[in-house]
Amino acid sequence: MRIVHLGLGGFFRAHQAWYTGAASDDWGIAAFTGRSAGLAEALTAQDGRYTLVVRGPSADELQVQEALVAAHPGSDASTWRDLVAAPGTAIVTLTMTEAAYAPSGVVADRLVNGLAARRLAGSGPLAVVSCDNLPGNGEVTARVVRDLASRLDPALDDWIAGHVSFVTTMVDRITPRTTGDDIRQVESAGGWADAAPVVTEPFTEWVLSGEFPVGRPAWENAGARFVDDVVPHETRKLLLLNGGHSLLAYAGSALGHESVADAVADTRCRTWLDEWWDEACRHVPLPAGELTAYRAALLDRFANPRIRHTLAQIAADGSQKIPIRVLPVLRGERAAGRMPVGAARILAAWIDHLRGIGAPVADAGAQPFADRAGSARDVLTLLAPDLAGDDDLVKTVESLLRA
Ligand SMILES: NC(=O)c1ccc[n+]([C@@H]2O[C@H](COP(=O)([O-])OP(=O)(O)OC[C@H]3O[C@@H](n4cnc5c(N)ncnc54)[C@H](O)[C@@H]3O)[C@@H](O)[C@H]2O)c1
Ligand SMILES: O=P(O)(O)OC[C@@H](O)[C@@H](O)[C@H](O)[C@H](O)CO
Repeated sequence: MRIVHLGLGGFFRAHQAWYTGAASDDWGIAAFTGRSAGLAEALTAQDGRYTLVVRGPSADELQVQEALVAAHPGSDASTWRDLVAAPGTAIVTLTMTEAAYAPSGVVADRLVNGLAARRLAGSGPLAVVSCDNLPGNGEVTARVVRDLASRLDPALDDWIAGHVSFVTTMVDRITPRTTGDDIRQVESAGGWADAAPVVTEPFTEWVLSGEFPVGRPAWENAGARFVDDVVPHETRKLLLLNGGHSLLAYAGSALGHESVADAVADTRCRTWLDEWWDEACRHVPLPAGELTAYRAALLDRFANPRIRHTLAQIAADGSQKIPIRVLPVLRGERAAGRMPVGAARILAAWIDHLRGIGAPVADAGAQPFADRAGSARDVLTLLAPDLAGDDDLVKTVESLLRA
């Protein structure tokens, strides 16, 4: 075992664990859940094996994954410290959701704990690889970890500066939450009672930038790309895919749709997606031809009728996602003197959602926005104070509200 992972959700098992298994150079992963013990127990009972259902538009391919060699509950802090401190550990990877990167939040807390143990053990350098949907996820991780470490123990912060490489990544593979139906289908098609299968799409992408001071799996054998600058790839993915998802999650659920595939089958949602993508593409530093091809492929991915990605799952934590997925386009377009109706529509649909329309609100950061949801200007004042005095923008957002 040379990789320790935090956040044993479906995405990690469909993405980083799949790349590690497909690299086939014998790196094992010990993974920790966020909090719960149930998934760790279920995976331990199956020796870390689970079925990855790669679900295409017309057929499934079942692949039993074996890169996970141990699964632990997130509450097991002493095993976490021991494994991060182990001399053989070379990499710590993370999929903990955007909200977990708050200052002094769970990512900072767990990493500072583990890295303090590693320093005490004298186990030397390692790489930390965030695989969450955040722009500059390596830099964000470094910032929250070093802020906390410097407050607790400046000597630890110095050690981190000299020993820990924070790698930045763009990650992509649409992976809905596993359902009871998925478990039953895998049991009948796969021939074993897998308690923890994961369903994912055929498409996968991983772009990384940064140093691995004590090595890494040959993830490139499975298609990962190592680049000097992740920003163009990450901007493309966060604005077009994740921004498109947020549009459908709020505006599509308000029309009564339940999944991404249902929403993109509705011509109104398709028109709104195109409107958003036209605006967003102006802020992605990649050739136009590449973006046109990406949009076409994305529409096919969204339309896959056999992937049931619920709009309610995507709608969660909007207060963390809207600033990342929508504000860069709103700001860029207004600075260029244009009115971005597509971006304003996402904002209006999110305000409607906060008012109780469409997918239910599941967001620990929503309350201050919900308290102001009666007025588009008040929401903007909290979300993006620099845009709150923009009367034309406020009027446009108000004109797009349903309630
Ligand atoms: N699912 C996808 O399609 C996908 C694709 C690309 C990137 N991602 C990234 O991966 C993340 C995880 O996705 P997932 O589908 O595996 O979600 P998930 O809900 O299945 O897993 C998230 C993990 O983080 C833990 N966690 C979150 N907040 C926590 C907290 N405050 N304290 C303790 N534990 C906490 C959860 O317990 C869980 O183990 C996403 O938020 C996103 O940033 C997901
Ligand atoms: O996973 P989240 O909560 O950051 O966002 C929900 C979806 O937009 C996201 O999971 C996408 O499916 C994923 O980023 C595709 O690679």
